[in-house]
Amino acid sequence: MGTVVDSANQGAGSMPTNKKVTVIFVLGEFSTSTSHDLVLEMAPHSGPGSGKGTQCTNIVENFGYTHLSAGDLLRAEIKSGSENGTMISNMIKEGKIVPSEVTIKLLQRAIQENGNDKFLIDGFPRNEENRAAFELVTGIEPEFVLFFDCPEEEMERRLLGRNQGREDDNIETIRKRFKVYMESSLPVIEYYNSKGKVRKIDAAKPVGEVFEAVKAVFAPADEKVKYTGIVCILVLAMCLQQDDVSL
Ligand SMILES: Nc1ncnc2c1ncn2[C@@H]1O[C@H](COP(=O)(O)OP(=O)(O)OP(=O)(O)O)[C@@H](O)[C@H]1O
Ligand SMILES: O=c1ccn([C@@H]2O[C@H](COP(=O)(O)O)[C@@H](O)[C@H]2O)c(=O)[nH]1
Repeated sequence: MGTVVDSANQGAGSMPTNKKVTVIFVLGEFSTSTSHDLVLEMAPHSGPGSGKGTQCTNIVENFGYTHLSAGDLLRAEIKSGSENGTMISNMIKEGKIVPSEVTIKLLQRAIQENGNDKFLIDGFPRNEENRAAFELVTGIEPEFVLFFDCPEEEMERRLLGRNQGREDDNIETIRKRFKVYMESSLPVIEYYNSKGKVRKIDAAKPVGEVFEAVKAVFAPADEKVKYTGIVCILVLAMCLQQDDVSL
């Protein structure tokens, strides 16, 4: 599907394997007001609780992707007793962004250790530095960015009802995350929007309806992969036939 970057061709610091991967970033935070055009159009209604994780589960089941939640990887790192655990835990409690090298190392390891070649990276990149460092280190550019759009009141209701024991599912941290989003995450969305890579989804609807919209984004891309595969097979068959004739 789409952009498949051979990370082995990306020079120093790239993934130390020849693995070719397709990556889709799944992003969304929330805001209330801003002077940014893009934010007025999109971000006032997109954020934590917009259902990114829920829809990623559906995409995994239907389109064969592997879901990598940057937040989940960081939370697992805390639980593992890593030397970075306390620092990560404090950052999450404050809604702050963990240093790029820590998150990228976790994502890189998860990609390398997984047999799949198609990944949904959920909740990353969170700022321009995350984005630039990820591209530099891994040589991977996303195929597109899936962006979930949901009214703030609904997101707040969902988050406060999520009840998964997350320390940041409280109104105080949610507001801090909002501030961080406005200052840091928005430029990432703008960057990808300027490249025509943002696919906006209305996430305020029930889960099933949201997934119908998600499918509309993924199905054509899936068709493209199948079509490319069929063309390759036909070309190969024609080449083999020509070889037979010349023999
Ligand atoms: N379309 C929906 N309608 C109603 N509730 C939903 C919908 N999608 C998700 N939820 C519920 O809202 C809560 C948050 O969803 P989810 O964890 O998928 O959001 P998220 O965007 O991944 O959040 P975060 O970025 O904070 O991890 C969950 O309890 C989930 O069951
Ligand atoms: O790339 C990332 C992703 C997450 N964080 C920190 O984790 C929390 C929770 O993130 P979720 O995506 O909602 O699971 C986030 O507020 C950040 O503090 C991060 O630093 N970098």
